[in-house]
Amino acid sequence: MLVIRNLHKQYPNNQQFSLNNVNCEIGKGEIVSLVGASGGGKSTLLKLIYGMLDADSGEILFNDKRVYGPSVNLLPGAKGMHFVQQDYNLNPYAKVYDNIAPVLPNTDLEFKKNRIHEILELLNIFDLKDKQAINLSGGQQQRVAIARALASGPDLLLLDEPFSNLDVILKNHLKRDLEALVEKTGVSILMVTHDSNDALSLSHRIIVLQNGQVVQVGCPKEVYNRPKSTYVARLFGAINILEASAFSKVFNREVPKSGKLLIHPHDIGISSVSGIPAKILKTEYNGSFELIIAEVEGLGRKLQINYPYIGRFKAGDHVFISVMSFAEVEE
Ligand SMILES: Nc1ncnc2c1ncn2[C@@H]1O[C@H](COP(=O)(O)OP(=O)(O)OP(=O)(O)O)[C@@H](O)[C@H]1O
Repeated sequence: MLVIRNLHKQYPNNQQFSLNNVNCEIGKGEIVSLVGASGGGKSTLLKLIYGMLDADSGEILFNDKRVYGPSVNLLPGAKGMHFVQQDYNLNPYAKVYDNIAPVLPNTDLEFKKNRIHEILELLNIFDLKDKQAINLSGGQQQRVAIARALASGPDLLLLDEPFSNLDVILKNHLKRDLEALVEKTGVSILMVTHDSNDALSLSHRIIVLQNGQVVQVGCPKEVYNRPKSTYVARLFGAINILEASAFSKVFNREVPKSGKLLIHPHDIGISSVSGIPAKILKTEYNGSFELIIAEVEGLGRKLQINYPYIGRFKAGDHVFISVMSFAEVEE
């Protein structure tokens, strides 16, 4: 459905950044997240896919047809592709209903009305249908923009930070709705997100961009458990990166002699009876777990540990720790 081959893009007025040899594919009914540090090129890639920018070289194929930038196609957006940008691009003075209506044909007005109502219900904004967009909150405007994109029954939705303005309850609601929609209609979604939890919980695959290059593509478990580099690992929350040599010495475990090891905070256990001696420096309440910062002699780094039993240990306690699992990771 979407195929990107050897895509290059450099902004004429910016020699520091270039999108470099990007290759990827998105299949029907796939949810793919595009993640990476700020300035990595995520929005640039979405704009190229939507035909808002000209690529320097390479090609984008959508449903087997080439997508061109503004030098060929003045109006961006191939048929069947919708882009919900961060500014939502709504008509502020038009009612919610009238912001959505133009994307549907007027050939069957009854169908059109029912379709808009269905989408408004789906996104929990039916009650807002007669309000002007300008009088809505950021989160409500975001849902109107998504509703408009969904109304025409697209094959591919490009979403730039789709949950950024939603509270946790609405976000979870919309995530479940998007999943159901993908299952029901076979629409594909490519979304940019800064929230690693959203990328891990919603995506079938994750594409990681670093300085304009795709550095890893994989399913959420793969990217989380076997990140290609410390850059990728750090995108998915607090982690411990240790020198393999120090770890091997302190924990008496067989690991490669050099290089780095990744240990997730939930892969470290704490006990008051057995393990490697450690001192707790700090505890931080996090709701379902406590983040414990501990020091182990000879390790060269403090450890971050997610501990499920709130309040059992406190700063200053001498405990024992054990590492359940770790992975080699490149710098
Ligand atoms: N129109 C432009 N002209 C010149 N440089 C640009 C332009 N738009 C973006 N850039 C630069 O290109 C690089 C990639 O920007 P882009 O917006 O694609 O990154 P991003 O990964 O989406 O970042 P963020 O997560 O902060 O939104 C950045 O260095 C940015 O400053």
